[in-house]
Amino acid sequence: MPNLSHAAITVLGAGSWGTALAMLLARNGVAVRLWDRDASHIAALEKSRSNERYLPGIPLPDGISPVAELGSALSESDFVLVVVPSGGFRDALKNISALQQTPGKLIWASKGLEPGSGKFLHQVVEEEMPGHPAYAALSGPSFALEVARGLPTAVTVASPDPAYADAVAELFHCPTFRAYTSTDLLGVELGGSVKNVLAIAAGISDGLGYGANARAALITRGLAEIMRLGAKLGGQRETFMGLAGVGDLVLTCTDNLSRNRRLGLALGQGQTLAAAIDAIGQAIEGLETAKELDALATRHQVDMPITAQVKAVLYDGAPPASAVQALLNREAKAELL
Ligand SMILES: NC(=O)C1=CN([C@@H]2O[C@H](COP(=O)(O)OP(=O)(O)OC[C@H]3O[C@@H](n4cnc5c(N)ncnc54)[C@H](OP(=O)(O)O)[C@@H]3O)[C@@H](O)[C@H]2O)C=CC1
Ligand SMILES: O=C(CO)COP(=O)(O)O
Repeated sequence: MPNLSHAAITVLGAGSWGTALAMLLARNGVAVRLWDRDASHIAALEKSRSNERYLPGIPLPDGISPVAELGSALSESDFVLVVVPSGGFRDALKNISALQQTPGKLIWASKGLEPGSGKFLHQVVEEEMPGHPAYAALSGPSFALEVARGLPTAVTVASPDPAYADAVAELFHCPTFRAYTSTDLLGVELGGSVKNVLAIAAGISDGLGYGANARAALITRGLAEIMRLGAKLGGQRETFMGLAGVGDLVLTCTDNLSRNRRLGLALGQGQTLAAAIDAIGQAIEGLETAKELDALATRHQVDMPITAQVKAVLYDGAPPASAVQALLNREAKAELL
């Protein structure tokens, strides 16, 4: 294991994923300050030394210091890891910029397109922190609960700067958490964003009782949607065959730890959208991303029929069964188009 005893990192967002990554980093010997917008949540973390709201019953390692004041959380940090939902990502960067004279080394583990603008998170970074010297995204098949429990996981750390990707991967890498590196930041972000929308589709199909064949078809044709958009926007084809592509797609479409899949399941079983969102009670990135992704695909003239149907169910009142029928009734065509 690398000797990281001198590294210090600030994690913004003490939800399930921010806390799980903070636990991993602390177990690796990194000094972690964990901040959240909700000061009472931070006080509760400190008091119980666990995150009873998002990861109940799993103790926080000693190396984690919950901090309520952002300025103190950021002072003398070597790295800042942003893990708030994509809807709060831009504000998080603005808050960092307001407090840090010299931009520190940035990492994010949020997955989604910015609600409202449809931008990738690296584009938000370029707008809010122009000329930022070092940034990377962490993505891949990784449920927070399993990482918090120390179960084996593999992810991708992507940065345009390969040396920075290596440095970030070294912080996270350990025998139970393999961090691979990539320079295809756009491809990695795209895979992590689109899979959330496709997991809603898989959940809908399963909720309707359409079976394993339909699920496998949705995953495979969903991957075709990721690859078509990726080819248009400049992602590398190989990225979509890797952890941040097919890896996360399969995980999220097939396991009920996924909040996006659970949203689809509930809709397929006849629950209302509002009731399903309420019952899940955590970030469901595919909800906003479905709308932004559908608009992005239309702007770039990329055919993404599964995405379009998920958007129709979530925003246009399309009944889940009609959405699946609309996909099945499409004209026959060659598979590899
Ligand atoms: N959970 C997982 O397994 C994984 C999650 N991710 C990604 O990580 C990101 C965070 O998700 P996750 O931790 O799971 O979500 P959770 O719902 O578990 O927690 C979200 C956290 O972010 C806070 N938050 C919500 N909105 C904002 C905002 N606008 N500004 C600042 N803070 C905010 C919440 O605070 P409050 O409690 O006050 O609402 C909470 O602390 C998402 O992009 C998700 O896709 C990626 C991989 C795995
Ligand atoms: O991104 C994730 C696993 O890699 C978590 O998926 P959900 O947000 O659907 O729970």
